[in-house]
Amino acid sequence: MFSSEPVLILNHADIYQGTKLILGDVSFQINKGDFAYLIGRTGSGKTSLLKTLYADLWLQNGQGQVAGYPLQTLKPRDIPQLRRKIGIVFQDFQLFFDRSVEDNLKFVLKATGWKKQDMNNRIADVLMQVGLGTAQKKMPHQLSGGEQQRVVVARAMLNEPQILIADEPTGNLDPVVSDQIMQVFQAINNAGTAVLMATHNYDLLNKYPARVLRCQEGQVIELKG
Ligand SMILES: Nc1ncnc2c1ncn2[C@@H]1O[C@H](COP(=O)(O)OP(=O)(O)OP(=O)(O)O)[C@@H](O)[C@H]1O
Repeated sequence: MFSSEPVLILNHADIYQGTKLILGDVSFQINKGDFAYLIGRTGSGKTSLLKTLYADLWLQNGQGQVAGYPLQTLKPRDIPQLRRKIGIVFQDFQLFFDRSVEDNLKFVLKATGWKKQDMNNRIADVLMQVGLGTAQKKMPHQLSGGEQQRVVVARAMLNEPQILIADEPTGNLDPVVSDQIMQVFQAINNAGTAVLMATHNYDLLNKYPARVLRCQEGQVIELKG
C-alpha cells in the first residue's frame, strides 16, 4: 500500500572513495515500505554506497535523492536535516557508556530540537518498538550485546525516519540475537519505514526474503527473486 512513494533514488550514480571509483553507474529505487538487502564480498563497496546515501561521501557523478534531499546538490548545512530523515545503524554500537539508555536517547532528541515535555513519551515509544520497554534507566553495560543494538535501533527511530540504513547490524551477534534484531527490523518495516540493510548473513536472506541488491565488480545489480 506504500509502494508508490520513493524514499531513495539513485540514477547513474558513481560512488567514489577519494579519487577511486568504487561502484559505477548505480541506479535503483527504494520505495516507502520496501525492504532491501545489500550484499557483496568484503571490499565490494557496500559501506561506500551507504555512506554516500547519508552524505558521508559526496555524490560526484549522477543523481541521488534520499528522503527528498538531492544528494548531488546537497549543501553541508543540509546534512543534519537529511540525517534526521534517515535512521542509521552500524555494526558497532555507539552508545555513550557513561549514561543511561534514556540519556543516550535524550541526547539525540535535544540535538534535534525536541521539546522537553515530549521527550519521555517518544523515548517510551521507541523502546517499546524494539521490545525494551523496561530498559529506560539501565546503563548500557547492564544490557547484552543484542539489547544494546536494539537501543541503537531505537535511537535511529527517534525522529521517525523514512528509511532505516543499516550496515552489518547483526555482524557481532549470535544467530538467536541476530534473529531478534531482524524481527525488530521487520516490525519497523511493516509499520511503513523502508529498510536498506548491508549484510553478510545469508541465513537472514533465506529466512526473511526481500529484495536483494548485490555489489559486484564495480556495479550494483538487483537479483531477481
Ligand atoms: N576511507 C577510504 N579511503 C580509500 N579507500 C577506501 C576507504 N574506505 C574503503 N575504501 C576502499 O573502497 C572499497 C570498498 O570498500 P567498502 O568498505 O565500501 O566495502 P564493503 O563492501 O562495505 O566491505 P565490508 O563487507 O568489508 O564492509 C575497498 O576497495 C576499500 O579498500
